[in-house]
Amino acid sequence: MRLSRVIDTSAAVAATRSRTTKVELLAGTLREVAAAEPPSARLVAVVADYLAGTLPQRTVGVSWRGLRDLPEPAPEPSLEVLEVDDALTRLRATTGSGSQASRAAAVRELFGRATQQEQAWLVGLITGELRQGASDGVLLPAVARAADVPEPLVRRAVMLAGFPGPVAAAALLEGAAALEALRLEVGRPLRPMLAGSEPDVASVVDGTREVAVDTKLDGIRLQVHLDRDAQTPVRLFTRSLDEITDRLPEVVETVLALPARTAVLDGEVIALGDDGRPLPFQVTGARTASSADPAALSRSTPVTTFLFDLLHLDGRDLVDEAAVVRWEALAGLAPDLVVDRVVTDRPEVAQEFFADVLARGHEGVVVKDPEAPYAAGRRGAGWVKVKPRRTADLVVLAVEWGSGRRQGWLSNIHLGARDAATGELVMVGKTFKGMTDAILAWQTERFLALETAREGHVVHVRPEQVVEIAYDGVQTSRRYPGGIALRFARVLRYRDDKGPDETDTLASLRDG
Ligand SMILES: Nc1ncnc2c1ncn2[C@@H]1O[C@H](COP(=O)(O)OP(=O)(O)OP(=O)(O)O)[C@@H](O)[C@H]1O
Repeated sequence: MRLSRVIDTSAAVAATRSRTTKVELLAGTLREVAAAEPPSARLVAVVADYLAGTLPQRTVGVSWRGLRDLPEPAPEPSLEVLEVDDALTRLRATTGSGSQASRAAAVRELFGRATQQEQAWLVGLITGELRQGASDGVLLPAVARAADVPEPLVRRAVMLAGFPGPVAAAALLEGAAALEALRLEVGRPLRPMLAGSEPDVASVVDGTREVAVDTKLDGIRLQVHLDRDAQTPVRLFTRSLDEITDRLPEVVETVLALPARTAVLDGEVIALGDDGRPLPFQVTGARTASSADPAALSRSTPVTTFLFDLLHLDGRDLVDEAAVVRWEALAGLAPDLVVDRVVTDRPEVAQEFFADVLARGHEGVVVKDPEAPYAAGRRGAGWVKVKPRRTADLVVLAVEWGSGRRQGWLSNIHLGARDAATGELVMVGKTFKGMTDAILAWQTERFLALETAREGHVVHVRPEQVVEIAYDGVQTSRRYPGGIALRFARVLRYRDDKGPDETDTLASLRDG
């Protein structure tokens, strides 16, 4: 299959807002690739990954900089999907051992054969900035439809396999039986279970049933695979399934001390101060982002391992067991590493625990259903997080034209707070979260009316519109002039009852 075929489908999927049409378009291309002669599981898997906007290689170690000076594009499309996949695999191989020159040559060779549209798409794919990949919400139903297998089976297989590519290949070329036969494999990351969210503890702990209330640590999610017979006995994966084993030697050591031959564990690692209180999130974040020597970092800023789930132990898969069964097994295996939790059906006990967790400097709680199996991929009622919500009133300074589904709409807004000392408005973050279609339509019109200047896709506006934002906290920032940035800002509503001089200040944000 030609790469241009995949890109065309991908563009058509991004261009329509109808979910049904998206699923049909994707299913059509998947059927087509499954019918290729001779049938190729690898081809199906790569096409499915490309439709999702992801690299089968996960990363090829080339950044924006390495893609700056591209050769003249080819006039006609000729690239085949598997050729591209081979080229990217070779490119990846040059990053470890090869020289800069051989990498540049590999980039030139591939991009010289790509049309302009293919070049742009490949840059997006390689840098992870491709905005038009199909989400699970449409890709998995499309796989189910094209293969004529039940969608829950596809979902479960993707949870266990981690990525949709190989699951699409199994579904399309071998059918339902191949999906049913798929098992958790120690050493292969699976999709992490995610939490739903509620504004307060009372909404989840209502006195009708017993739940576990877990401390929610603001660190890094870690999936731990232990297999003493493997060449690398301990492997660590992030929430997005990137392997970071080499970065956290002290975690590897902790896991090696557990009394198990094989295990798959779920948890969080976090840097704590001498007083046992969590250090700011960036300190933990820097441990996985930094390219400095991991051994030195593990001495200067060690992270502590906390565990909250056990998915496999010594040959036994536990994903389908009720949570209580998994917790008991975890308590038997690693009693000292289990995250602090209380099991209760009493709202006041849960409330008190929540208050205590916050007083100890943590982020909030995750309320867990003792009967729920480990279900990845979807945010459900099995886990519900509760965090104290902070809100602020800020001024919109500029807004960016949207892409993909938001093409033609002004989407990402730049948020400003007042610096009380100078009276100036200072940018503290951006967000495109929390916007309904109605808000998008309204703000597009509103901000075009306030437009003062344009710079690329950024429209600068008169700073008049106040917006109420919810956010999870502030972090120090070198990018923004006020030195702080909001974490996870999302729009609650536009406020016309406040003027720009009544908004939050840098100081009020800093003090929470
Ligand atoms: N005890 C815990 N149980 C489950 N998750 C926990 C716990 N402590 C911390 N976490 C973190 O909270 C996250 C659960 O929330 P969610 O599934 O919404 O992930 P998220 O989108 O990364 O959210 P957030 O940014 O709020 O952490 C997990 O990914 C994990 O990193």
